[in-house]
Amino acid sequence: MSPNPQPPAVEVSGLVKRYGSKTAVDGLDLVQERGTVLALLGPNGAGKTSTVEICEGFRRFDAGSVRVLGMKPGATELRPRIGVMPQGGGGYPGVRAAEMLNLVATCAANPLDPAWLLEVLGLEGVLRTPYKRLSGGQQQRLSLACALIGRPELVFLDEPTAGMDPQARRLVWELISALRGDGVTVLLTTHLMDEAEALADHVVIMDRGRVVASGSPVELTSHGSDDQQLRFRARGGLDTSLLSAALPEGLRVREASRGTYLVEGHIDPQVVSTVTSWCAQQGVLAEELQVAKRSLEDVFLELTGRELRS
Ligand SMILES: Nc1ncnc2c1ncn2[C@@H]1O[C@H](COP(=O)(O)OP(=O)(O)OP(=O)(O)O)[C@@H](O)[C@H]1O
Repeated sequence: MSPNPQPPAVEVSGLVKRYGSKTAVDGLDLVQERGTVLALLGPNGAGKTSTVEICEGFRRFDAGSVRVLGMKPGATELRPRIGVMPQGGGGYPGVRAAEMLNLVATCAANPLDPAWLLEVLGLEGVLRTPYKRLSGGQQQRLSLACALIGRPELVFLDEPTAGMDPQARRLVWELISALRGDGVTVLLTTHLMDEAEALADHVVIMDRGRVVASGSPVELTSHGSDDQQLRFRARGGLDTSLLSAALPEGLRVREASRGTYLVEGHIDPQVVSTVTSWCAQQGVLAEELQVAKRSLEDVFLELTGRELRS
């Protein structure tokens, strides 16, 4: 064992954040190892931004402990070592794109080349455009550039691809993967499961200020190696124990939310056929029937009884 093990990049324990009578973060625990990408995934209002802003040192908290690179959030020594991309951009309205990035670069000891970073993020065509005239997606990318220009070891990205078109989103995903390849630690928030699935080593699913599940995307979405699910919609309140009895043993059947049914396990053509004929016997039509691997959306639905997007 090393005599001086490095502390985790982020260590949060029993974190509580209240706004008046509203508890936004309710006893949250998480540990992020260095050099990994962690995604805080959850619906609007889950407490993701509050958590990240506390780690960034921008918000006070009511209880618990938070350590960032082994230090208290907001510690002066942390400033040059972390990069922050706040939700919604946060740029100066009248400043031109290239000026803004150059300005931030002058604050860093060993900045990246601003022209290179602007090109990587597809912003070379808007260098002289004032921030307020950039599209939402361009503002987001400029904000990401500002977070990265100082070569931080740890970056906080709050909904980094919100408002971006698919092409820009892809660019940002590639950049985040490249950062990880360079050993940078990335803590991001998102309410997009595909983003979390594509980028994260570790996903923490939050709902109502609490962690409802955490693990790698594979750990979260698989019960076993050949696990799949058949999902269909029909009238709410069907007796799933009857369907279960009609199916081979080992399959799990449940009504995940009203009118949405899941059959999980090894799904073969016979299972699909049994489900549709069982529905026919009940006098209902199985709609939107699909067979797929479990997604993070399914995991969330399973844990909370609600859709992640709602
Ligand atoms: N400054 C504030 N004053 C009062 N309530 C707040 C404040 N900031 C956040 N909240 C409330 O705390 C809860 C958690 O908000 P938070 O922004 O942390 O969640 P989130 O998961 O990041 O959501 P979003 O994806 O919408 O940003 C929400 O109910 C929100 O309305």
